[in-house]
Amino acid sequence: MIGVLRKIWAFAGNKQNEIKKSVIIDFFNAVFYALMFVAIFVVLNALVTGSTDMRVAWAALGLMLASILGRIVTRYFSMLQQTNAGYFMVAEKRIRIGDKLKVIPMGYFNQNSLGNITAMATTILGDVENQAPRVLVLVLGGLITTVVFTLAILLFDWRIGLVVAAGLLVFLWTASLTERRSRSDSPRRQAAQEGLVEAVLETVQGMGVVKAFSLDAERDKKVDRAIEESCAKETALTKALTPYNALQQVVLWLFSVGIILASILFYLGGSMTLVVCLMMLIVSFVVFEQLLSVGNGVALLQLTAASIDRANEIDRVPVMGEGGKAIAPRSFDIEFENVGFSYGKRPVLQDVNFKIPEGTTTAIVGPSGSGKTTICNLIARFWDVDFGSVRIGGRGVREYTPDSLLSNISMVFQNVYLFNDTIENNIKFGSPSATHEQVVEAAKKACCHDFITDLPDGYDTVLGEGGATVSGGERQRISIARALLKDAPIVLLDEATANVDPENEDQLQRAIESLTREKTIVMIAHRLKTVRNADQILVLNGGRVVQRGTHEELLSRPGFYADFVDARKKAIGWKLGGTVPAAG
Ligand SMILES: Nc1ncnc2c1ncn2[C@@H]1O[C@H](COP(=O)(O)OP(=O)(O)OP(=O)(O)O)[C@@H](O)[C@H]1O
Repeated sequence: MIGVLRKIWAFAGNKQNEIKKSVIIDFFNAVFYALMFVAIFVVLNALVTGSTDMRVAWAALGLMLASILGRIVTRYFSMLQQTNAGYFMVAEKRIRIGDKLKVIPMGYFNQNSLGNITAMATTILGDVENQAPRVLVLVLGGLITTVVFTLAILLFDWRIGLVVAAGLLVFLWTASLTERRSRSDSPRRQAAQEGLVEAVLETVQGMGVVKAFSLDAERDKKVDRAIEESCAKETALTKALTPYNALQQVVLWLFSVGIILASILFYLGGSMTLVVCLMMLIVSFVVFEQLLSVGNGVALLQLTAASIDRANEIDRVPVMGEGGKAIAPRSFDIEFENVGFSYGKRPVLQDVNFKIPEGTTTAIVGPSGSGKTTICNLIARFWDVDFGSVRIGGRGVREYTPDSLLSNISMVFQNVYLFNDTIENNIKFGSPSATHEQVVEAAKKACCHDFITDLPDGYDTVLGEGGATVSGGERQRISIARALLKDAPIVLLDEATANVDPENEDQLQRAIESLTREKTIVMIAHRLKTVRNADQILVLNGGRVVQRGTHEELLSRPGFYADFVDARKKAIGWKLGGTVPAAG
């Protein structure tokens, strides 16, 4: 139990003071509670000794009022501290998780689904927010208060005090049994809750596909199963803990009965006065009340610990860029030396070597799945290589901090993610200090100014999550405007013409030209025209660079490139030099 309390305490971080205050205030709450018994004692004493008068009545009334008011005020402030501590300690953790997600390897997102991460940041941390301070105060406050009560009773009558102390010890034993039982079931309940969030999120995100394939019933079943699982685990935990809660209650009742019997026996034996005996009878009903709350707290302890463990898991994920320096590279040459890379256990790139001199254009071509996007991902250090090195300006990408590396790179990919914010802010994403005029200029160059101004709210139009309220082509053009504004010296481009209507294509090509002018460009090329104009073409197949050279050089000899171009021409009608529909 102490280990778990420590864990919650450590999680509270700089909110420990609030929790401390709450425990102290709770202690005073118990003192005010005890005042009620002083009032009862005053009345009983007057009744037994026959010295009843108005002064006694006023004194008792005053004590009662002080007790009630004191308890209301202390409870109010204690709850306030707990809520404050719970909210802020979790808010800080959420911010830390957000910061961490930006610097951990992308592999983490492969192993942990969006549902998983969402559950951690919402339900799991929500549990910690609501439970952690409450559990700490319930358990610590309850134990401290009972110990104080026990000491007070020891002063009244040491023999009854010993009975109460024995009750406390036996209760602690039952509490440790409860805790042990809840330790195994709590993580299972946690996992089921995560599964539920995951199932709901996946269904909502894939709603279009679900509808298109009439899979509503299937998905409903999956969500239903997740709900059933979560419900089953919750019920299992409650069922598992119920006998232990009952045992705690029985133990405390037995000791209460023990106090009553002992008090009566001592009174009948003449070793206890009537007033003390009557007091002990009353006390026997309430002395263990706080311990019942401790019992509830103990059942929640492991649940809270499981939530904290889950939330802390992310702290153990190694970050990228630790030890990196803010480097301003001397040049923007890009170099791959003996690079080998796998996604998990799946090898994707092997022995990749190439050099891209600053200010040149390199086109990467190759069949689907050959590793073209992966090369771009490694330049931006979204992933770390397994072997060899990736260098920019002669320095390994690992030497840079992620910020200083990415400040040199603009990316325009086919899968564009736009944020649930205004178009203006989405374009300003990489350059927050840009003026409205600069945003408009970039939008014009990227051929999106006209469609933006056609929208009722223009640049203030909120795009919806992922950019859901604009078309694929519009999303791409906004992302080009974003890259134009950032004006980074290296541009990684997944030739973004697939979603553009022919009317805009020439303009967009010009936009891409102005984006890429005098830059170091790595382009996943789909159009032969682009490939032909590149300074260097890398032909990838099965994760290896199988050919390298200019268009003319590669076409002049038989090989993969010549076959590839031929096959593509036949398949989708590429025309040398023409403006042709883009190939995926
Ligand atoms: N995040 C990932 N996790 C695991 N495997 C991945 C991941 N991304 C890509 N892969 C796999 O790595 C291989 C190379 O993928 P990559 O996206 O680099 O290919 P590509 O040449 O760009 O393909 P395409 O032309 O279809 O976009 C593929 O087999 C792909 O399935």
